[in-house]
Amino acid sequence: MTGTRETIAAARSVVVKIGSSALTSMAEGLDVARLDALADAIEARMRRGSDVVVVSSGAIGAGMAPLGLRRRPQDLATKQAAASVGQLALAHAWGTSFARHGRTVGQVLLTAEDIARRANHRNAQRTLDRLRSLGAVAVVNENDTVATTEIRFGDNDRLAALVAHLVGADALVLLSDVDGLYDGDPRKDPAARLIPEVDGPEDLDGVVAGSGGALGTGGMASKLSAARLAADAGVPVLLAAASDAASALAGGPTGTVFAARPTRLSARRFWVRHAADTSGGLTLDAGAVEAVVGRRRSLLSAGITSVTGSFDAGDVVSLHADDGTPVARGVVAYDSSELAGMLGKSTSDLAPDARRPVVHADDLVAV
Ligand SMILES: Nc1ncnc2c1ncn2[C@@H]1O[C@H](COP(=O)(O)OP(=O)(O)O)[C@@H](O)[C@H]1O
Ligand SMILES: N[C@@H](CCC(=O)OP(=O)(O)O)C(=O)O
Repeated sequence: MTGTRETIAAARSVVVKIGSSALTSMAEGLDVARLDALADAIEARMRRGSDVVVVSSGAIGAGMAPLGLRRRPQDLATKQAAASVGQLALAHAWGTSFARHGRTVGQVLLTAEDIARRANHRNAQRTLDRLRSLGAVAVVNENDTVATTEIRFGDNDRLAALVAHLVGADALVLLSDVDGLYDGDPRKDPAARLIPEVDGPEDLDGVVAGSGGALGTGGMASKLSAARLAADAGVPVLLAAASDAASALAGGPTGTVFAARPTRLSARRFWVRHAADTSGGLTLDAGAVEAVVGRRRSLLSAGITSVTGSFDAGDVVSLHADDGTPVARGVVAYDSSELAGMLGKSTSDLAPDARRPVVHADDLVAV
């Protein structure tokens, strides 16, 4: 059996995500020398026959100095202003770096909605695919200036994992200012030890995933959840230092690798679990939680105690236990207004046209 490292080294299609901390510094802003070194490593991988999509953070970090901001902004409006200034510089810098190799760059800015809505999703897919077939490298970032708090991806590790799914990548490489996953934050605990390989959740027992640096967004926790998301999509992940990019992209023994799930979620279940917007929620009694999560059964109206939000048949809703804990997501078969009159009723008490499950087992994924 081929190991995770070998699979990543041989991957035909690779998404490479580079964190703000690896591209920008508080004092200098965008670090062009680091960008050049990264473009060289990516170009070398492309010349060896791989397609690469770049997900680049750093817009906010690159926009701070030109706007006279000394600390990473905390409020949305200032972050967006910094991103609008910084994204221009970032895209230009990537263009200049890759131009040294005669490689053309295309900028792709995405919002969470673009991934959550199937029509937009296909558009983004086509653009990325066409850029690839034309030999250009796509540089993706979140469209920070239009994203509001509610509809943000939240962090670019998650965006990169969703893009890896979108383009059907065979590997995701996360490049940061840290050279892998440690059992504790190495900035705070000098005795923390590097974990070279994560094969499943048991390898994460006792690992403390801390916050990020002054420029980064989600810290290690967001990298771990992105690795889980990629694993569900069947994509193995390598987390390595951006300063080791040449070795990481050439299959060197660096960083931490995360194995993919042996059987990937179907595209539909992946979308329900990770990408779709939820329009409302259903609260389940304990028996229904056990049936849908424990025994993978369809959800019937008898086990639903309340409905929140307003949704239409076909929307994705979130399913909660009675203490509010989210337990699953699924595609609902009824409008919220229809469901109100069905709660707690067993199937035989319902009108013949309301006897199909509220969420069919095929459309339901535990979270
Ligand atoms: N268990 C851990 N292992 C490795 N790094 C960790 C851990 N916990 C916290 N970190 C911190 O996470 C930081 C990387 O996250 P972040 O700053 O968000 O990077 P990026 O800008 O690349 O997304 C590292 O600088 C590191 O100090
Ligand atoms: N879209 C933001 C990046 C957000 C983000 O997730 O940053 P990071 O944790 O450094 O990958 C920007 O370009 O500044």
